[in-house]
Amino acid sequence: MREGSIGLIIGVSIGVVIGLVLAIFAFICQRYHRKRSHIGNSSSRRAATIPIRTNGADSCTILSDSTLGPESPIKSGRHSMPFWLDGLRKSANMVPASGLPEYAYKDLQKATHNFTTVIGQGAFGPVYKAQMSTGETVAVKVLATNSKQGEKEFHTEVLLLGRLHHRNLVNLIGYCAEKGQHMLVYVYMSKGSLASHLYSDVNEALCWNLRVQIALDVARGLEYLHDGAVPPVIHRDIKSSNILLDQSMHARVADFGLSREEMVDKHVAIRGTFGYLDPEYISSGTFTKKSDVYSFGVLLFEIIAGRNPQQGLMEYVELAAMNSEGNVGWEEIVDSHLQGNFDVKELNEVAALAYKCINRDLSKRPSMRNILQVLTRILISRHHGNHYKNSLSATDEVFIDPDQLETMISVTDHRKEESIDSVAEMHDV
Ligand SMILES: Nc1ncnc2c1ncn2[C@@H]1O[C@H](COP(=O)(O)OP(=O)(O)OP(=O)(O)O)[C@@H](O)[C@H]1O
Repeated sequence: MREGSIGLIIGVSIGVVIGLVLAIFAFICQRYHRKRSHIGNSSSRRAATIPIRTNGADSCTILSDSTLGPESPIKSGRHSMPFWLDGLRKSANMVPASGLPEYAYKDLQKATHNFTTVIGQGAFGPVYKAQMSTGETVAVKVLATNSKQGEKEFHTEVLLLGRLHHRNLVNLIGYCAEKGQHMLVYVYMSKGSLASHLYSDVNEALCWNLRVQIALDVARGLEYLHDGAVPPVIHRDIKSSNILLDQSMHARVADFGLSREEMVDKHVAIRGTFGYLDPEYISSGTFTKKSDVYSFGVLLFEIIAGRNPQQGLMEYVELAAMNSEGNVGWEEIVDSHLQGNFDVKELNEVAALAYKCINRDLSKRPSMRNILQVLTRILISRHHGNHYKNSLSATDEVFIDPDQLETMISVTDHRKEESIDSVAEMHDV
């Protein structure tokens, strides 16, 4: 009898243990199945939100050659990773797949001669020139490891820029998240920043035609962010050091460190650069597309005057505008480096546009699309003479397709030799 009850107890215990093991196994299987279907859903959601330019004036969704080329080594096949390892990467705060290639640390280390080829220093860390083994040159921004803001920046930039491609943006072409380091890999802009051309004695002064062309390039990049990207993107830090120039002196908007997808009615801490900041944003705390327009207006005046907004540019502008209401008489603020070589009418048109951008009343500021149209019209006028201009000046809101403009006008004097390359670049990003 005693032996029988011992046997019964042992039997029941074994049964309970087996039952428990089976239950745990079933639970794990169920979680695994749920997780996999979640991954499937979220990746299809991601695909659905990739912006396809449908409503902007200047569309371009083609990936750059760099993105697709051999120097785009996807270091690890993340999607082929076992589920448990995938979970480990997530818990370690790794960057989610963004469609951009992940560069190997050792390749970037080699390409930058062990991180000795510094070309600049930004708020979030140094920038290096990297010569990849395939011959491709890229810029590598290494985020400071102790910067919390840099960490956040990294996640924002990879996710955001992985979806944004335009020939007037400094496109992100990859990233590296290894050995506790976060790096962003960008297209390399060999002629440096617009600021370095406006203020350095080393670089030759920019001629008037090139200044207007650069303004148009920047307007295109911003118009794409505001009206082409889905959802829209506000840059938040438009300034001359964030406008970079390529070998052919085409300008691209850089540094999306402060970019954010549009947030309606949400107040955030004051960000941006003194001198370019919209006074309305400072008083209300709300940053809108029109705040970018304000900064763009300041940038236009900076391009015209060759003066730093942090050193009294806007006071100078307000003085010049006092008697003319901003429409004429802007000759007095023009950069002396131009030595009088500019078209007065064109100057007044560009300055009048800039003055509208800095209007205290947000509703009176033009949109980036309006700005793009006005600059486009100015360039068309330049290349087709006054007769054409007069027929257009009847309306400010005439729509001109910038792609059509590309075929209508040749590039500016400085770029004439590169006009053939420019046509090829129209299809680049
Ligand atoms: N893609 C690039 N190609 C060539 N040079 C670059 C590139 N990106 C950055 N640089 C250089 O590195 C410098 C630092 O760039 P970064 O964007 O980190 O900071 P910043 O815009 O100058 O300053 P902040 O971070 O305060 O806005 C730039 O001024 C530029 O000279």
